[in-house]
Amino acid sequence: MEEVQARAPGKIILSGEHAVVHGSTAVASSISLYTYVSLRFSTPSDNQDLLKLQLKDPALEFSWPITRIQQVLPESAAVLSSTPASCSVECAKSIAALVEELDIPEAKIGIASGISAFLWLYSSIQGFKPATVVVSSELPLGSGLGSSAAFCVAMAAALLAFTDSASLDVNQQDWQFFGEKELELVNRWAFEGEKIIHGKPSGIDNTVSSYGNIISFKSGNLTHMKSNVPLKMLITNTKVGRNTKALVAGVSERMLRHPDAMAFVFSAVDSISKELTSILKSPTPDELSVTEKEEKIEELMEMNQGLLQCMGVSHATIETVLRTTLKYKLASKLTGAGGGGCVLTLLPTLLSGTIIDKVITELESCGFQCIIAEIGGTGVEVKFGNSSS
Ligand SMILES: Nc1ncnc2c1ncn2[C@@H]1O[C@H](COP(=O)(O)OP(=O)(O)O)[C@@H](O)[C@H]1O
Ligand SMILES: C[C@@](O)(CCOP(=O)(O)O)CC(=O)O
Ligand SMILES: [Mg+2]
Repeated sequence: MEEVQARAPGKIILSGEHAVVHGSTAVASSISLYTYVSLRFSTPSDNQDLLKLQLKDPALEFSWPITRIQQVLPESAAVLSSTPASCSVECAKSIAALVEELDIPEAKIGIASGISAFLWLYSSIQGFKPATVVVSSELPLGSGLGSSAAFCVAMAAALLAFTDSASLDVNQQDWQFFGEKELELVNRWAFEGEKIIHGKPSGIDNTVSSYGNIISFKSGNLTHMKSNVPLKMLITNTKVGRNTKALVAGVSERMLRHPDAMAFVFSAVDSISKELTSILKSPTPDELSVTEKEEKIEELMEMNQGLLQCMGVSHATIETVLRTTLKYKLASKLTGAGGGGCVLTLLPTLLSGTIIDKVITELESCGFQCIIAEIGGTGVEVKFGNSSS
């Protein structure tokens, strides 16, 4: 049976969110929380000419007759899966009309952009084949941990896994990686999906989700990094929902209103990310001990947070997390688009477990959710065969 599962990690941005959209350097790391996409093509015995999408997290299920998709996106099948293409304005309108027919409950309307990205990726890469696609995620959606990118990367990986160029071993039942060229293709398609969800993404989220580990990223170019500082971050989810597209657009509008001032803000962020990169890369032990490096990283995080405030993307709940962690002399910054969502707090190597427990208890008493995840694991992987095996 033609069935494949793909998983792609979420991410944290250590420095440079938003400014990276405007050409500054940013540093990001994958985290050990994944989005899973399973794809099963229908067989003649299924007797169904439907494309089905099951979204486990918002617990929603959709299906479209293949003929309906063909009607709305007639030119999609002509797109070559080996040449990632952007969804045209015309096409975006057709997809929006298809998604509007779904009657998504108002409380879950954010999911509409994810469904649009799915329809674009599916029809562009696989054309009009009936199939069932199931998506589940360990990531909180819309919280700054890159769920949109993990969704697009896992989706692109599952859709590309069966194409001739994928050069994967379909008989192997373990998780496997794409080759270099194919991984680049997955990343480029995922970027096209992120464009539909974010409007104007920098590409850092899909890139770190595809490749994993810690990366330094500037204007579409990534540098892989091996950190010599054992980074441990507490992730606090304020649980205030927000939408990356609107926040990114808000920063661009501020830039149009104050181009000179904002250019300095972005340039300061660039310097912070470059300094962070060099601290993480510098061998340990060198002239700086791990503690000295951690103190520098904490200061850079504080400075970056101040600049994110200048961009207008902080939030009252983020300020509460900052104040709470500062009581324990811990530095924090928002991660991702801000406006709510998640905050990072550096947990220095020598910090006692008792203090960590106290901070977590205090943050959770404010109604926040604390997450500890491994930093810098592998990127996207695929596995053939039955997803339940
Ligand atoms: N598992 C998922 N299932 C369906 N849609 C998803 C999933 N993960 C992400 N999305 C889409 O991505 C959107 C969230 O993206 P975004 O606002 O960029 O926040 P973030 O990427 O920080 O989680 C969701 O509203 C939805 O449209
Ligand atoms: C704000 C930004 O820098 C990161 C957005 O991350 P997230 O969608 O909030 O996880 C946007 C981007 O780089 O595309
Ligand atoms: Mg996102």
